[in-house]
Amino acid sequence: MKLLGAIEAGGTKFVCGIGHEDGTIVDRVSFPTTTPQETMGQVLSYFAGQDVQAIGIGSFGPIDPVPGSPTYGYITTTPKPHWGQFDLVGAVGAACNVPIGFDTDVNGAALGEYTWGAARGLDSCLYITVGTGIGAGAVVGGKLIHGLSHPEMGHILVRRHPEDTYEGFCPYHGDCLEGLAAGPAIGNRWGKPAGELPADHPAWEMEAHYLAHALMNYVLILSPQKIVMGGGVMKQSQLFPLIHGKLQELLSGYVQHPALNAGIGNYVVPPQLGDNAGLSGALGLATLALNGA
Ligand SMILES: Nc1ncnc2c1ncn2[C@@H]1O[C@H](COP(=O)(O)OP(=O)(O)OP(=O)(O)O)[C@@H](O)[C@H]1O
Ligand SMILES: [Zn+2]
Repeated sequence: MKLLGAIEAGGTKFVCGIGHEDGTIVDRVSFPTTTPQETMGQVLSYFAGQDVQAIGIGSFGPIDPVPGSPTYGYITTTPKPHWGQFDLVGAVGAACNVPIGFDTDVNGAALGEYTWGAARGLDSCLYITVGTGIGAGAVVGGKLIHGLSHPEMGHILVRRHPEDTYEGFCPYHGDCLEGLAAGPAIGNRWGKPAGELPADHPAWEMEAHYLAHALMNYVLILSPQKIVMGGGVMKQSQLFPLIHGKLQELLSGYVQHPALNAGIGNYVVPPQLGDNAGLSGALGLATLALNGA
């Protein structure tokens, strides 16, 4: 079977792996995200000894995923020091002469769940990560969505919770979804890291309020057949039933589908690929590149 390379390029760490077209991962390593020189040195020496036929990269962003653009393959305006305007695809391509698939980490994760996970057998799905930031990617009609660039569904505007006085931390928009509901917002608002708040803390009702607003917008705009929610904050499994209830309340019966009624528990779900969602997604991007898609 052909060997494929996968890179999950994250703001905290780069996870690299080797796998096959059927989604199996046979090896994985991880390197901290420091400087491009140091991190890419480790990534490229990992792949140097491997006979991969294509490499898929799912990256933190914003990125330029538009083939033919002068900055195609770059991480563009990230506030992360050293990584702004970094030519990620160029760096990998200079060392490995194979087709390279490149997309956002969340489009990759959506592709992984669509191909091998929770949305297998469907035509569409949305993947949202709630971690240090919030991002979402989607497959619609069997294709990953792109446009001018890539969607930025983590920065949408949501209705404020009536009891929330926190100003929001997004450097661009203040109180966009990411500014109000990513992990650091929870920590700032309640004065304690999100992971240390008890399961019955009011933080989770407020968090579910914001996430349900986001999902309502995604349902209305994209009508995805499955919504997969991952990232560190979603480790709080009590969020799922809270989000299910609030999403139903917000939709208020307007969109009629069994998935939004009795089926809601099976409609908004955790990643079936678990912590492999990102790496599997990159493997999916490698498969697309291998097949010239
Ligand atoms: N068990 C937990 N419960 C609640 N929040 C958590 C938990 N574990 C981590 N977090 C929060 O999630 C955030 C980290 O997210 P994640 O683990 O997805 O890492 P990340 O890869 O850095 O995020 P991103 O995908 O945005 O780059 C932190 O803000 C942290 O407080
Ligand atoms: Zn924002």
